[in-house]
Amino acid sequence: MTLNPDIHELLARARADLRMGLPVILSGNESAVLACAAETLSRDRLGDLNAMRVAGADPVLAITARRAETLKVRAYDGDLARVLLPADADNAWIQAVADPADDLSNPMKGPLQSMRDGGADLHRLAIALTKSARLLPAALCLPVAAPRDFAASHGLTLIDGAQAAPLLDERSPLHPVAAARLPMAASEAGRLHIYRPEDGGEEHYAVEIGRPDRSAPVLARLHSACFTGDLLGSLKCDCGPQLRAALAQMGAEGAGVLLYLNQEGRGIGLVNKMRAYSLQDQGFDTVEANHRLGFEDDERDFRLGSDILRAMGFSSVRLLTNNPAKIAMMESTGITVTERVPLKVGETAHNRAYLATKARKSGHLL
Ligand SMILES: Nc1nc2c(ncn2[C@@H]2O[C@H](COP(=O)(O)OP(=O)(O)OP(=O)(O)O)[C@@H](O)[C@H]2O)c(=O)[nH]1
Ligand SMILES: [Zn+2]
Repeated sequence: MTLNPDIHELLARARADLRMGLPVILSGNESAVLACAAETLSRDRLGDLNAMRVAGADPVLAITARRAETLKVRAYDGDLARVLLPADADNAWIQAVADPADDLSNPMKGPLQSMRDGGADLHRLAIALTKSARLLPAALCLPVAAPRDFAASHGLTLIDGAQAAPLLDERSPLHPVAAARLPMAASEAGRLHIYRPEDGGEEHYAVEIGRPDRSAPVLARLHSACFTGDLLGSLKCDCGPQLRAALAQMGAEGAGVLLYLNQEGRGIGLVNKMRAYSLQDQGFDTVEANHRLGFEDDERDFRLGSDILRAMGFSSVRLLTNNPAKIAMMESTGITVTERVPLKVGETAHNRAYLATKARKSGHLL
């Protein structure tokens, strides 16, 4: 019997550590690195790390190939680049490489050199952890010897890279934790169910309207959280009107299920979405802004939508969406989409270009 945390719990702990600015230790077969999220690395901690550095153990800043493209850095590792730190690199240098906010006003960050030799698996893991912590996808990585002793003596979380890597593409099982009746404007016969993942991550919600027949296709929507659109009535996107129209249609039909998935900003989190909006104010479109930050166009994992539908007893849907990726995911995870129900509401002068970009670059159906 042991009370030791398993790899899932260690990964959850590592995410929390990185968000606080604490380093984590990632160990591989032949090497190990100390990894810090670029975004939360404090001046003091960088000073401590520099003081601890041993000769030959040079730090690198791991960034995604998307960010590297903007910075004109060679990504020798395919999906990422390990940027070498100049001798005088300080916090401002690290922030400027990680964060595109000042790219236009301060374009000369380089020329930046990236590492070609050695493995990048641990750096890839570090970036994946910063992404899942909803931080900028950039990590300062410093080689360490004797990782187990190092982690123990500094009280740091130690992650075994070989155990962690296959889990990064997995999603944590979700369990229903509470549900209650919720009369709503769209329907008095509403019920809100909360699902909680095992890994300490964000909860997701299912709004059930009426008592949909489990043996027939249910009118369903996978709605990704959009604080600005859903709550503030932002005119930059169509989320708020889509949310209300979907609920209204379910109310009118007397049955349906709306999954409210906490995947703010297409999975990059609200902080990064606001960074993307700020880049959009500089003239970049929604896809370019994600790429300059180092993200893919869409970082969501829609499969958790089918996990919840299945847990609720549904196996086929009439899906309210304009996004073919949602339909493809449903089909690939064994939920039949018998019909796509278009959801075209909320076009404004402010979001016309955004919707056109989604149609042109992300394949959204018009
Ligand atoms: N990164 C980023 N996310 C955005 C932006 N505008 C809106 N979002 C997010 O995009 C998501 C919108 O998701 P959905 O409503 O599921 O829309 P969709 O993928 O277009 O699919 P359908 O509405 O089903 O057609 C929400 O998570 C928003 O927060 C943006 O400019 N950048
Ligand atoms: Zn929105």
